[in-house]
Amino acid sequence: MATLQIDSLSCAYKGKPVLNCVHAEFSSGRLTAILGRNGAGKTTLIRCIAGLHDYCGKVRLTDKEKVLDRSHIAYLPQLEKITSSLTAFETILLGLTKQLTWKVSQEQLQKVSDVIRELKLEALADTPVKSLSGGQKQLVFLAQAFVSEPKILLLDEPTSALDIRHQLVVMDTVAKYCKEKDAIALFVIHDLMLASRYSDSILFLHDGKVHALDRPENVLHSSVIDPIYQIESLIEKNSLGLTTLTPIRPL
Ligand SMILES: Nc1ncnc2c1ncn2[C@@H]1O[C@H](COP(=O)(O)OP(=O)(O)OP(=O)(O)O)[C@@H](O)[C@H]1O
Repeated sequence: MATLQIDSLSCAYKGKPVLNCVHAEFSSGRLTAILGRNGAGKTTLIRCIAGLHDYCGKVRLTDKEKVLDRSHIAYLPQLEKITSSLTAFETILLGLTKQLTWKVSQEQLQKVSDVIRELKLEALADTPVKSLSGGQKQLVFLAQAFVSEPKILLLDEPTSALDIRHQLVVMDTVAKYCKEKDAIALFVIHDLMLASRYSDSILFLHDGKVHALDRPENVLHSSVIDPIYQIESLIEKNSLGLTTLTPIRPL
């Protein structure tokens, strides 16, 4: 079983603290949603875990007591402007960079084709990524994150540009991957209903700290949500047993 441990992680931008002594532990086969207000430090936290930002403290990834390096992590950044002329297929293949040599093997090409099929991207495979819509680009970069079969998936707002159907397709795919491969998935998301539906745990970042890290049913209450977001909300279960949140007014 893989474990990701974060101990006393602190981080600042130009001396301005963003994360202050964050502690958390995540285990394989589980999805954790990272929530919090704009600027709470969600992106910074997963960039620290990915090794893309300097921090104090410890980030430790182990599998069956063996320490793993960051090559086992795949990171999907927030949607950004893409100018690359590479096709969707080539872009996904880059997810295998750490394994590629001067020659691309048939097996590596097959891995790319498999993930393209899984995310139903066949029609886009030969299209330059810069010509794709925001949502299509997000799917291509998600495929790039999956293709190396990472032990840890770090996804920064993976559904932000997607229509409702694709939000479900993507989150179903992440959940299936995480359970089948016994991987750890952390996903930053603002949609509390998707977070509730797809996560095993929710981590609320607030004031630079972990405000809560618990099962969705234990944290999705107005008494937790309203002070964090400074809103008045109504949280209910619908007839399907899914949590719904109605924001009533800002406070
Ligand atoms: N490159 C940077 N230089 C200086 N400050 C930064 C930089 N990137 C982020 N920050 C600051 O760090 C804080 C946390 O930013 P971060 O992007 O991690 O927040 P977030 O919770 O992901 O926000 P959002 O929900 O809006 O995406 C913010 O106050 C932000 O202004």
